[in-house]
Amino acid sequence: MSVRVIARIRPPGKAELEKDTIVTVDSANDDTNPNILKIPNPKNEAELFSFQFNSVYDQHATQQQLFENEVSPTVKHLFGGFDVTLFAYGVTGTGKTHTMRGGKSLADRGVIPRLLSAIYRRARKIEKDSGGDKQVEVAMSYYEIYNDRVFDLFEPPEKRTPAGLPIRDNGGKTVVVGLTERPCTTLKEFEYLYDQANVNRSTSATKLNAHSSRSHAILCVKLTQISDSHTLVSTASAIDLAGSEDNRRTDNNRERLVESASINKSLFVLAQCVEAISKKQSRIPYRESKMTRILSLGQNNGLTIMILNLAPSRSYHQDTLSSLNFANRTKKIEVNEIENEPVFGGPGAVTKATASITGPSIQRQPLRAISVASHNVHVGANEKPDKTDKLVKAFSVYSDKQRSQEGKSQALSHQQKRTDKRTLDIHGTSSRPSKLMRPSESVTRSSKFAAGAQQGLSQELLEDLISRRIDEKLAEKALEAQSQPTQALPEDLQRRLDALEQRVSEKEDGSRGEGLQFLLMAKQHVARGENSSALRMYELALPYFKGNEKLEGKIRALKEKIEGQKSTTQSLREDPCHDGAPELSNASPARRKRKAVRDDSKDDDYDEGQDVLGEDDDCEDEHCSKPKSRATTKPKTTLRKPALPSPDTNTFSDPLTQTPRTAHLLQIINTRDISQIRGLKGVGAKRAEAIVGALCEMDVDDITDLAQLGALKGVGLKTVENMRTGVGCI
Ligand SMILES: Nc1ncnc2c1ncn2[C@@H]1O[C@H](COP(=O)(O)OP(=O)(O)OP(=O)(O)O)[C@@H](O)[C@H]1O
Repeated sequence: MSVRVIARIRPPGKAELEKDTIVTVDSANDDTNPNILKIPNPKNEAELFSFQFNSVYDQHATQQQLFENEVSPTVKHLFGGFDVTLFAYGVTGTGKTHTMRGGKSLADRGVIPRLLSAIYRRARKIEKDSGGDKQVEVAMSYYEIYNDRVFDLFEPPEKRTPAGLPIRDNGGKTVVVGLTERPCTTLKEFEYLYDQANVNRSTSATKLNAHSSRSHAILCVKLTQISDSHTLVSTASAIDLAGSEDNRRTDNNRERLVESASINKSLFVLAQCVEAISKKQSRIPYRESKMTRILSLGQNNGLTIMILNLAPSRSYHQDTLSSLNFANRTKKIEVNEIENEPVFGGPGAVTKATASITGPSIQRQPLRAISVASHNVHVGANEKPDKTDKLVKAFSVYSDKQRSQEGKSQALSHQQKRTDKRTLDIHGTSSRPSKLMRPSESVTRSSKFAAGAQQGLSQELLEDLISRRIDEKLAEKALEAQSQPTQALPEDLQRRLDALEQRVSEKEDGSRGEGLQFLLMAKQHVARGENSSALRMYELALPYFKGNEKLEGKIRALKEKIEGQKSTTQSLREDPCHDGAPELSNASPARRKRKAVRDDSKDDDYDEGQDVLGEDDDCEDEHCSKPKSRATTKPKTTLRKPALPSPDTNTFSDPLTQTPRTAHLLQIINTRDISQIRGLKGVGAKRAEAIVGALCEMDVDDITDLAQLGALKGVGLKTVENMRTGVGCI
C-alpha cells in the first residue's frame, strides 16, 4: 500500500492578497472530491502544472472535514492492530502546526486532539460492549528533534542534557533510548499533558511565521487492548515537521540560521530518501539525519498519511513547486501493511504487557520503538505457537541495505524474525529488558539452543555456538577489567581537563561538526555530479563558516556552472527537489557519470573543509587551543593497556566471531554521526570527522569488521583498540 498523500491549502495570510493566489483546486472527475492541484509554470504563466493526490483541500476546508475524511477512518485500523503514521510536511508558515495541533476552540482543534478524542470514544465503546472483559489503555510519549538532537518534550529545556537522547538501531528499527512514556486515561488528561509538553517545544518568531516551529515534533500514542486471552499493542505516530525556509526571506539571526540550516538539512535528506526510494536505489540515505532515521519512510509498517501543507500565494511559488514535487514522489512509496500480532496469554500476560503503563505515573522506557513497530508485542505465559503462519499483506520494502532475495525469501525472513522474536519474548517482554530483568545467561543460552534446534542446526554446531558465547563473555569480562584506569588522575587535574574538553566540544558542536557535515554532503553530491544539491549543501554550510572566501568562491563557481549548464543544455533541472517543474527527466546516467568523473577530479571540498577548520583554529579565542588541550587529555588514554586480540585473529575480520562489544562499536561507527563517534574512547572531534569523511568515501555501505575500521584513513589499529575497549555492550 502506498503512502496516502493529501494536500491542504491554507487561506491567504494578512499580508497576502487574494489576487496573488496561484494555487487552484480541481478534480479528475467533476463529480468526485477534489484531488488535483494546479499551479502555473514560473517561467510561463500561461502553462499550468497539475498534480494529483489522494485528496486536495482548499482554503475553505475545516479542521472537522479534514479529520472526518482522512484521519477518522484510520482509527478502526489502529484498533485492528495496525500502526498509523501521520505527518505534516510543508514550507514554514503553511499551516502544519495548525493542521496537526490546531487552536483551542472546538472548531479549531487539529488532527491530534481529534484523533485522541476518537480513540477514547472507541475505547470506551469497546470496554462497554465487552461487558468489562476488554480493557483499553492509552499511553503517550512526545519528543522533538531540534538541531538534529532528540529531546524529550516532557523534560523542560533547562533539565535537558545538551547532547539529547541517543537513538539506536534495534533489530532494524530506530529507537530513542530513555524516553518518558506517560499513561493518559482520559482525553482531559491527554490534553493536559500534551499542552504541557508543547510549552517545551522549540518555537520562535521568524519573518515568515510569528510562531514558527524550530523542531520536528513526534507524538507517539500507544494503544494497548487487553482481554483475558490476548493483548494487542498498536501505535499512532503524529509528526509535525518543521518547515523548510528560504533564508533570503527570513532575515534570520545566527541562532535562527543554525536552526534553519539544521531543519533544511533534515528535510533535504528526507527529499533525498524519497528520491532514492522512488528510483529504487539500493542505498537510501536514512542515516544522514535523525529525522529520516526516525520517520523511516517506506520502512515502517501499517498506514502512512502525509499531509502536504501549502500556501496559496505567489510569494511561495518556488517553494510550493518543490513541495509538490516532493509529495508527488512520496505518494509512490510503498508501505508494508502489516498488523501487529495479538499476544495470547492469561492474566500473567496482561500484567506483563501493561506493566509499563500501569505502574507509576511516569515510566522510563528502557528501549522504545519510535514510529511503528510491527511486532511490538508482549508475550504471556500461555503463548500459542501457531501464529507464525499469519500472512504478510504486502512486501514492498525499501531498505538502507541491499536485500539479498525477494519474495519468498522475504516471507521466510519475516517468519524467521518472528521465531527470533519469540525466543526473546519468552523472557516476558518484547523490548530490551532492564538489567534487573535480564534473564540469566543460562536461560539465554538454552533459549538460543532451542532456537537453534528449531532452525535445524546440528548438535556440534550448537555446542560450538555455546562455547563461543562463553569465550566472548569471558573476553568481555577481561576487557572490562583492563579498561578500568589503572591510576586515577589527581582530582583537580581531571576537573580541569573535563572543563576544557566541555568547552572545546561546545565550540565544536556549534560551529564545526554541523558545518562540516554539510561540506561532506556537498562533496558527495559533487562526486555524483549533482551540482544543484551540492550548491544547496554549500549554502547550508555557509552560516557556520561566515566570511570564508573559499567557500563563497565555491558557491559562486557552482552557481556559474549550473547557470552555464542550463543555458547550453536546456536541461531544466538537475536536482528535482529544488527546482520548479514537476517530473522532468534528469540527465542521463551516462552524462551524470561523465560529469561526476570530471567534477571529482577537480573537487577538493573535504580538504577545503579542513582548511575552513584550520582558519577557525587560528582564532585568538582561548578555547581554540585544541591541539594542546587534546594533547593534555591523552594521558588518560595512555594509562590504559590495549586489550584486543591481535589484528590477524578472526575477531578482527570475521563478523561471525564478533563480540557484542565489537558489534556495538561498529554500530556506532556506521551511524556516521559525528557526535556519537566522538564519544568513543580516544576519538576527538577531528578524528570523528575524519572517520565520517572516510566512511562517506567508501564504496560499501557499512563497516563490517575491525580490520576494515582500522584501514580507514586516520584510524589505525591503536585507535581501534582504544575505541573498542571504551565501548560498553548493548
Ligand atoms: N487552514 C488554516 N486556516 C486558518 N489559518 C491557518 C490555516 N493554516 C494555517 N493558518 C495560520 O497560518 C499561520 C501559520 O501556520 P502554522 O504555524 O501552522 O505554520 P507551520 O507550517 O506550522 O509553520 P512552521 O513550519 O514555521 O512552524 C498561523 O497563524 C495559522 O493560524
